[in-house]
Amino acid sequence: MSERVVHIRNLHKSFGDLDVLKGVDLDLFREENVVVLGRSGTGKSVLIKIMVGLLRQDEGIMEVLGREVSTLSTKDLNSLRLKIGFSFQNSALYDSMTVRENMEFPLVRNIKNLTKKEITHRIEELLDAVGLPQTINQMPSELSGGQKKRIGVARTLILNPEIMLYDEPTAGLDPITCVEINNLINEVRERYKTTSIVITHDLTCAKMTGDRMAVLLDGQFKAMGTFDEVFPRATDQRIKSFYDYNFTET
Ligand SMILES: Nc1ncnc2c1ncn2[C@@H]1O[C@H](COP(=O)(O)OP(=O)(O)OP(=O)(O)O)[C@@H](O)[C@H]1O
Repeated sequence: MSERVVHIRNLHKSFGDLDVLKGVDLDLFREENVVVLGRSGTGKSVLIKIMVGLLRQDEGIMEVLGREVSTLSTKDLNSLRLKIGFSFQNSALYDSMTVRENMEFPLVRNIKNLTKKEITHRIEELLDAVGLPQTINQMPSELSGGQKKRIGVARTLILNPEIMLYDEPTAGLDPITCVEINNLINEVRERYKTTSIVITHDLTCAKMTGDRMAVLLDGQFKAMGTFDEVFPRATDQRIKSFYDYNFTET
């Protein structure tokens, strides 16, 4: 069996009277892609924030790469965060910087003593990996939505993360570009041996990228399994409606 990278057990989180996470369990194994699905406000972001130590659980276990996140010192938390690449929904590129500068920024901030040549080599390698070497001197405003996402992924990969978190990677893209981004997520896994959590509302993305689906309902993962185990024959009306909304039977 492959190595367990994330171990979540009986995780609870409330805000005042609002119980958001009510006993979440999940294990994520090395080089696995798990898709987390759930309607708006079900607690997907809260779960991710606990994973990277931005929020602390009220109860339960959140172990990432063998360490309980809530007990880490600031120094250990910072080094854990470097192993987790967060690919934001809006790509989070700095508009006033070129693609090269956007990619250089996290690199020089986090890794000291790199030579100019090493920096350029790393940037070029990752732009190649996402199929956009020609954009190196362009501004984000000159790129399409799909290209921005690719650069965002390349920038996230520049620190060699072990875990990738993709937050709605296909939101706002046309169907063909969505397929390209889904392929990219799979290529990144192949090439960089990353373990990924993909948060999405898009079932095509879920089907293409996910080894397993985890559906967050009422503060817990109610359904867990491959796409075919979870969706086509779902009996829970809420899971079924997810499927029906995305795939209209013809
Ligand atoms: N720091 C906070 N303080 C109070 N309430 C919060 C806080 N963070 C999140 N919440 C609440 O927790 C619930 C879950 O929020 P969360 O952002 O995790 O939803 P989500 O599943 O990521 O939604 P979306 O798909 O819209 O991004 C919401 O009701 C939100 O208002």
